[in-house]
Amino acid sequence: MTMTIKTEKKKSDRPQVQVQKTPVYQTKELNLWYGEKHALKNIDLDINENEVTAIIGPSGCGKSTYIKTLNRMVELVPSVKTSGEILYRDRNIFSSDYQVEELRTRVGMVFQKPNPFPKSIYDNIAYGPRIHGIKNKKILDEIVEKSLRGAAIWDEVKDRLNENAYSVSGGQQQRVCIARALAIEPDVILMDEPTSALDPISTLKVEELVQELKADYSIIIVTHNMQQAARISDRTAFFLNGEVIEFDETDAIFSNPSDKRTEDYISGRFG
Ligand SMILES: Nc1ncnc2c1ncn2[C@@H]1O[C@H](COP(=O)(O)OP(=O)(O)OP(=O)(O)O)[C@@H](O)[C@H]1O
Repeated sequence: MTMTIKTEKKKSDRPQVQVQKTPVYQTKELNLWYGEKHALKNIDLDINENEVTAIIGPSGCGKSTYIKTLNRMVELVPSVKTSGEILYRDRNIFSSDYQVEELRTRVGMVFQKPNPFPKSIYDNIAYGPRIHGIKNKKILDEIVEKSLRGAAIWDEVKDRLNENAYSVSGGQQQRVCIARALAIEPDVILMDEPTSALDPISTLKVEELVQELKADYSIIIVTHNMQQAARISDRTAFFLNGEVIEFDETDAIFSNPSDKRTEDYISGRFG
């Protein structure tokens, strides 16, 4: 549900209309340890639906750990401990009765390096729907086409659906992986540096795609590329040493950061 409220802004006497967004994730006092290593410290972040949220910060500050916590993938590391809460659509994903499988069907993930399965393009996309019990060829054909169109790659691969996904370029493979994520009709897409292995033209295509996808999905993207965060995100969180130093609208973070450490990082003084 999206609610419209009227607020008074300091710079003008005229009332400004602001849209209050619905959070898809609410992170409350999240702490995470890998053994003794305290990797996330008291994280409080709300992620809004139908927005692109960028996570920036220097190497080792906890960006990947944070987004892998959102789909509980981080639990695959045996020594991990957490405290605090992450609410996904108002339910705590850490509570003992929460079904992690449900989360995995609602939250898709795209990784740094394109990682298609060593199967045909068609079978990559049909994989998730088949696991969910869809066997009808006509329905699978429709899902494959819709997902590849959604990932802006249909025209490039429609005559190559039976070829191995590794036979297309790296940039195309990444969009096939995005299509694979779309095929399960997720609510949220997590992206961990999805363009860092891509050339500039493929990067631009993925950036344009992210902009289009936010109409239907909520997107959280980890990026080392600050221009990318500035170009494509609505909100940006700056992480440093496992803490969120600043979280705000992207324009504010890049034009008028309130913390000196954010300013130093975005102006390239460290990291
Ligand atoms: N499996 C693990 N076991 C122990 N420590 C880990 C593990 N994974 C990450 N860490 C540590 O946790 C901290 C946060 O790592 P994380 O990968 O989340 O950082 P990051 O901001 O994504 O870094 P990068 O930008 O280099 O990918 C780092 O100090 C890292 O060394």
